[in-house]
Amino acid sequence: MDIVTAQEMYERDRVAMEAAGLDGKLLMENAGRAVTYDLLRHIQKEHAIVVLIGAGNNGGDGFVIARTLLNLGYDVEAWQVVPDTKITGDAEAHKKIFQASGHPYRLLKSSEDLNTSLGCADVCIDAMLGIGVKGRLKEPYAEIVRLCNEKSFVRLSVDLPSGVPADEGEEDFEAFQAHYTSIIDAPKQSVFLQSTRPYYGEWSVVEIGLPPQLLPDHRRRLWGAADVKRTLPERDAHSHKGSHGKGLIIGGSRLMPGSVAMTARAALRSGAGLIAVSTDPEAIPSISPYVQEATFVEGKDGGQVPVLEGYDGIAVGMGLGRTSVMVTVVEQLVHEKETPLLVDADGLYLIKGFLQELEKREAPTVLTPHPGEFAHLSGLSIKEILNSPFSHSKEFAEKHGVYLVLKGPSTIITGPDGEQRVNISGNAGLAKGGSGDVLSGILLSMMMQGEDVMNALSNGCFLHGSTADLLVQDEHAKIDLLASDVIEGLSRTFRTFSS
Ligand SMILES: NC(=O)C1=CN([C@@H]2O[C@H](COP(=O)(O)OP(=O)(O)OC[C@H]3O[C@@H](n4cnc5c(N)ncnc54)[C@H](O)[C@@H]3O)[C@@H](O)[C@H]2O)[C@H](O)CC1
Ligand SMILES: [K+]
Repeated sequence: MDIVTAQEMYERDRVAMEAAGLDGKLLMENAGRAVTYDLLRHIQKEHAIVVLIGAGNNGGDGFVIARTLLNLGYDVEAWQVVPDTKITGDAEAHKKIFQASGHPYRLLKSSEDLNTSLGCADVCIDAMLGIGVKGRLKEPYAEIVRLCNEKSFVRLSVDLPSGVPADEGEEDFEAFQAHYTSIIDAPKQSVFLQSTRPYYGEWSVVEIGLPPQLLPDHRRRLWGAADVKRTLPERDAHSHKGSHGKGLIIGGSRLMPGSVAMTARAALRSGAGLIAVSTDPEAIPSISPYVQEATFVEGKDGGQVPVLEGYDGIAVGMGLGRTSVMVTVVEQLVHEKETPLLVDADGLYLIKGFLQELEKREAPTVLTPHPGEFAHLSGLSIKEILNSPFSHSKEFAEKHGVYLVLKGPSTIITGPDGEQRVNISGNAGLAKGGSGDVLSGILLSMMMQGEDVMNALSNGCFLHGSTADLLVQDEHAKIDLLASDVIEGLSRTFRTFSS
């Protein structure tokens, strides 16, 4: 499913109308009807419904929605919150159809009248502003949104909650707080930002007849279950342990043995053929009982850096510590150009000094920072990153020729060519120590079992989050879920998503 900016959405409309001969009024009818049938899940027959209609085509959708609900026998009051002069184009055409269908509408004269009506409503459908919003809400929208947000009725938004910007990068806004949003054709970037995501409430996407094969490829998409099932590698019945990748994991220390142990176990549980661990010898006695299938390797000539050749993937960083000795380890890994390399946790702090070397590596380099680690790597503030995660990720990945997994409630996976995918599986149960170590193990394993790195990373993130989702559905609550539970839960997830 594509993720779009407002501009890209307008472009999709234009292409659909020019190339497929669809016209705006038809698209508005399709959108209004599709949204109506999507919203019916949240509306009871006896509910008193208010539809708030704004000045643009989002308002036009509102006229179609109000008409459709009235045709279905629902109790609807349609409120046009702007003067008639503001209703133009396709929206005006649908207002005429609404009126010609014999339906009345209320014209906002004072907020008191509207407030009385809102006071009697069970459901409020917000068709005031969509992707055309610019800047903070002007009156009367700001006042109306404040009135709605303090009411106890069900708040349903059309395309996006009024006031929420469609694109990343806007931080000054106020918006309608929807319980549920019916998104038209494609989710906008603001669905995936920490600042704007809460205003959508639950959401789903309705199809309105735009021909996917004619639409431009924005190279930014949501990665879902169907994509995983389509791309998860099959295990060949005649395969042997060598055919599913031999991985090396460098990390752990005497005081932090657990993280590298979880990475190793997660990698094996995700199908890696062989895993070798290079760690502080004093940590081995506490790692080995937890992951008996792993072997251990010592540094070359008794030093810290193990032999790096002969592996299908290397992961470094978890529990590594940030001593100068470890800088040498990371430096040698950067210069070993042939093996796919995943860098996480402490490794991300140590690799900062070698960023300009990364694009010279022939094999893929994968960095897996959370926003704080990305701030350190990029020199951006966490606030800047959270405000514009798509563009900052893309700029960094293209500049350094790396794959970047920017972790969060919506994890953005970016390739060195700028392609982006978003994973939204997972839940707050993952916001605990060790989750990142487990993810690194899964990603290393996926990278070694398939040719396409973007698929490997996208599937790994999806499986990690989905395992947490499956676990909190029945066996656990978010509060008690441990990273190690996710490792043990992977087998159920693989059974669910492997064809
Ligand atoms: N294929 C599709 O996606 C379709 C989408 N539809 C709907 O159309 C809207 C986008 O319509 P547009 O007219 O471009 O913009 P809006 O409806 O969001 O309204 C713009 C309107 O609002 C005024 N405005 C802008 N900023 C502010 C502000 N800060 N305060 C107050 N007023 C503001 C501006 O002056 C304009 O008058 C999309 O979201 C879908 O809902 C089509 O219906 C079908 C196809
Ligand atoms: K809206």
